[in-house]
Formats: sequence, structure tokens, C-alpha cells
Amino acid sequence: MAQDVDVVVIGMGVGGEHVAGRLAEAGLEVVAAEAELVGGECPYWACIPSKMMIRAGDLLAEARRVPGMAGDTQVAPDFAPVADRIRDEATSDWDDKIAVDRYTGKGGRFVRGRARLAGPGKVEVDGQGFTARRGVVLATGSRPQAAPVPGLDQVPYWTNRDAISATRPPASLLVLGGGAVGLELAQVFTRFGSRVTVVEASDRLLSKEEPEAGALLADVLGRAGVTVRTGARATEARHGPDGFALTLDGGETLHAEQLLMATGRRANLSGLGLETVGVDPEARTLEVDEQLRAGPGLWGVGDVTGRALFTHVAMYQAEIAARAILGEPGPGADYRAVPRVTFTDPEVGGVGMTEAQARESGLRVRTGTAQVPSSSRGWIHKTGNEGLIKLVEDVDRGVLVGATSVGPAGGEVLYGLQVAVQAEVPVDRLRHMMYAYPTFHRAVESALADIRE
Ligand SMILES: Cc1cc2nc3c(=O)[nH]c(=O)nc-3n(C[C@H](O)[C@H](O)[C@H](O)COP(=O)(O)OP(=O)(O)OC[C@H]3O[C@@H](n4cnc5c(N)ncnc54)[C@H](O)[C@@H]3O)c2cc1C
Ligand SMILES: NC(=O)c1ccc[n+]([C@@H]2O[C@H](COP(=O)([O-])OP(=O)(O)OC[C@H]3O[C@@H](n4cnc5c(N)ncnc54)[C@H](O)[C@@H]3O)[C@@H](O)[C@H]2O)c1
Repeated sequence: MAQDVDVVVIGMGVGGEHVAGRLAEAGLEVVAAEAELVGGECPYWACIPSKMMIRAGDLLAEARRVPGMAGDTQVAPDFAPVADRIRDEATSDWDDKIAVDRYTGKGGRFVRGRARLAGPGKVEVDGQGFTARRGVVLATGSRPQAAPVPGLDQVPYWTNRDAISATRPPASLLVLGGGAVGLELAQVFTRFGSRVTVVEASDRLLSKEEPEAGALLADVLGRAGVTVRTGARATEARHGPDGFALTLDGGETLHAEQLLMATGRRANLSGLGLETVGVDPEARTLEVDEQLRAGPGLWGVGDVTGRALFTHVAMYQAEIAARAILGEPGPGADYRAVPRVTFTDPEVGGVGMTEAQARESGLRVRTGTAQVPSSSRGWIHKTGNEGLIKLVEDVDRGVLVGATSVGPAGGEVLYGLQVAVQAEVPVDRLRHMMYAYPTFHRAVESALADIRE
């Protein structure tokens, strides 16, 4: 017999965990179901361990920059401390006891298992039935989307999960996809000694960001020894005793010990019983309104909504959904200033629209750019100073609608630009304020001065 509760949360990644915890703390009777690990992708196979790898790779790169600047160094990379740190500190050997306890400590009830909708307000988890009085929250996240390359489904390629749990760098690595996953990991493994080739189908890296950012990164990675193949389509994938072989449309075949699939992600919606609640079971993403409602008594948060696949977006949406379920007033979701940071070196930060997106949306646009190496701080920094600021202005309103910040602290510099876009600070006012000398963010002042048609 089904048990009556207030809310059932399906999927306990960062999005689900936030809604479930918040509602349980508010005194609701919450059941949360998770098929794998509470915390989801971010703490076990994504944000946190990848940034631990990046921290280690950045240390190696900085040490290699010492000659000519501060003495001499000999760098002997060792991946073992990185793998150990991910196993012991980040993931507790991929055990979620701490996360489960954190949630149940807030008063929620936890069920391990794969959940399925069985009608409005009804959820089944491995034979247990629940009826939710207030609603059901879908927070089932996303999974890697394999590229449609013949032969790929027959070969044991790596996804982000394999790359993150690797205990040694492969001698050579083919990375399919030059987006955030592909480039962050390509740079890390290069710094630990792997010979890396990135194969990207579009004509540039980081195709969601400004072209200048992708071009700069292609240059930096190329100088570090990464082979970057943009505008390249793989036509066949094979695997044998010598490793992987990937044939490109020009007929060339690339070989490597490992192949990392980094061609995007797909929302986890199949097998969820969406048809029982009137939602198209074939949908690629879950459509939600600004209060994250997907239907009567049904909410969706995080990657499953397909809005922007970031932890901060999942948590932002989760807070709004929790408020809506509790009947608390508050603004709906606003995606005008979604910040994005790719944690390569240099970091690539972006917020709002790119120039192309702004023009496509019909705005009259002006842009301004500044090169970080030409700024005082960039010049002082010298080695490793690659970067740029690019601003996109809506001329009619005199406000920024998008900005890019590439540089040694590109993700941190982005914050001021995000405030400017979100709060619609007039460009004229941004021009007449002070920028601390000699910071990296002072290049924003030069980019503002450069704004023109
Ligand atoms: C390599 C990598 C690095 C990244 N780095 C960053 C970063 O630095 N910063 C950033 O903001 N974002 C980053 N991201 C993106 C970030 O990881 C995701 O946006 C975030 O994890 C989404 O959270 P979520 O709760 O929506 O989904 P998920 O984390 O995917 O969690 C969904 C959960 O639902 C469970 N589930 C699915 N179906 C069911 C079911 N039927 N029943 C029960 N449970 C179910 C899954 O097991 C999973 O645990 C990165 C992603 C990758 C792949
Ligand atoms: N630092 C971060 O915040 C961070 C880091 C990693 C991932 N993420 C999130 O995870 C999501 C998934 O990352 P991702 O890098 O897998 O996806 P992505 O969509 O960012 O990039 C995928 C890339 O693969 C390319 N591609 C697609 N099909 C291809 C093919 N057949 N051959 C070659 N290239 C192909 C695309 O053109 C694109 O450039 C991102 O959208 C991002 O939101 C965030």
C-alpha cells in the first residue's frame, strides 16, 4: 500500500539534495530517492574532483614557469597524490554516507533505488509506493551523450566518470569534444604527461563562448603540446590491443591509449514514467516554468531542465522550487546573467549573451575588448598571462548584456561583470568608477573605453 507523504524528490544530485533538505528542514514529510550516490555527479565525478585535478595541474604549470622568473625548478609530475586525494578527500572512495546523513539529519527520509512516476503524485521505488500530497520533484540530472560515430558503441571509451577515477594518466588520450569537459581534462592530462589530441566538430573550441576565447585557448593548448583539430568529424571508432583508433572525415586515423567522450550531456528522462503524468516521454529536456513547475504538482530542477548545465543553476532552481512548494513568495527564475566558468588555465568566464547571440536576438550591439597581457597586471604577471575581456553592450539601453573574462583569474574577474549584466548597471556609470590598480579586473576599464560599433 502506498505511503502518504508531502513531497517525493527523485534524484539526489546537488539540485535534488537542496530541495529535499530545504523542505525537510521546513518540517515537510519528504521522501528522497537516489539510484546511485547522494550528491550526484558534481562531488563524485564532476566539479569537485575535476577541480582537484586542475589545481594539481595548475601547480605543475606554475612550477614550470619559474625559470626565467624566479630561479630554477625540476618538475616531476606524479598523479598518485591527485588520485589519492580524489578517492580519500573528495569522494570517500565513492561512498555517500556523509551526504545521506546530512540529509536525514535534516529530518528527511531516504530511499536508495531507481524511482518511477506511476501517475499524478504517485512514485514507485523498487516495489515501495508513495503518494505525494504536495508534489513530486524531478531532479534526475544528465548523462554523457555519445557522439553518433560509427563503431563508437562497440568500444570501451571513457566518460567523465572514468577520467575522474583514473589512477594514472594515459600515455596518450584522444578527446572527442572541445567543450568544458574535454578542455579541462585535456589540459590536466597534458600537464601530467599524456599526449593529448582534441577533436572538435565545430570550427572552434568552446563553441558556446565568444570565438576570441576559443581561439585563445586553442593557441595556449597548442603551445603546450595539445593537438587541436577543429572542424573535424570522426567517421569511425575502433579499439584493439594497441588502443583506440579514430578516423576523421579527411581519411586520417588518430591513435591513442584512451578515448574520452566529451560531446555533451543528455537529460535523464527515459524510463521515468513521464507518460503517467501527461509529459511527453520522448522529450529531450523537462519543460518548466519560472517557478520550476513542470505540471500540476510536478517540479523539475537541475540538468534535467536543460537550461544551463551547472551546479549553481541546479541549486538556484532548487531554491526557487522549494520556495514555490512551501508557498513562500519570491522572484521566479531569471537566466539573463547565468555565469559560466571553464576552469582551464587561463580560466574562461562568460555571462549573459555572446556578441552573436545578442545580434541574433535583434539587439543593436557594440563591443569592446582589452587584452590582459597589455594591462599593467598582465604585463607584471608575464608568463601565463594570456587573457582578454570582451563586453557586449545593448546600445539602445546602454547596458551590458554579455561579457567574457579570460585570464589567470578569469572566473573571479567575471563576478563584477555578472553584477553589471544582472543589475543592468549603465555602461556610462561603469566607465566612471574606479578599478583597483593593478588588478586583473582593471582590464575591464580598458574594454569599456574600447566599446564601439
Ligand atoms: C566533468 C564535469 C565537470 C563539471 N564541472 C562543473 C563545475 O566546475 N561547475 C559547475 O557549476 N558545474 C560543473 N559540471 C556540471 C554539474 O556537474 C551538473 O550541472 C550538476 O551535477 C547537475 O546537478 P543535478 O542535481 O541536476 O544532476 P546530477 O548531479 O546528475 O544528479 C542527478 C541524480 O539523480 C539520480 N537519478 C537519476 N534518475 C533517477 C531515478 N529514476 N531514480 C532515482 N535517482 C535517479 C542520479 O543517480 C543522480 O545522482 C560539471 C560536469 C561534468 C561532467
Ligand atoms: N567548469 C564547468 O562549469 C563545467 C565543466 C565541465 C562541464 N560542465 C557542464 O557540463 C556540460 C557538458 O560538458 P561537455 O563538455 O560534455 O559539453 P559541451 O556541450 O560543453 O561541449 C561539447 C562539445 O563537443 C562538440 N561535439 C559534439 N558532437 C561532436 C562530435 N561528434 N565530434 C566532435 N565534437 C563534437 C560540440 O561542438 C561541443 O563543443 C557543459 O555544458 C557544462 O554545462 C561545466
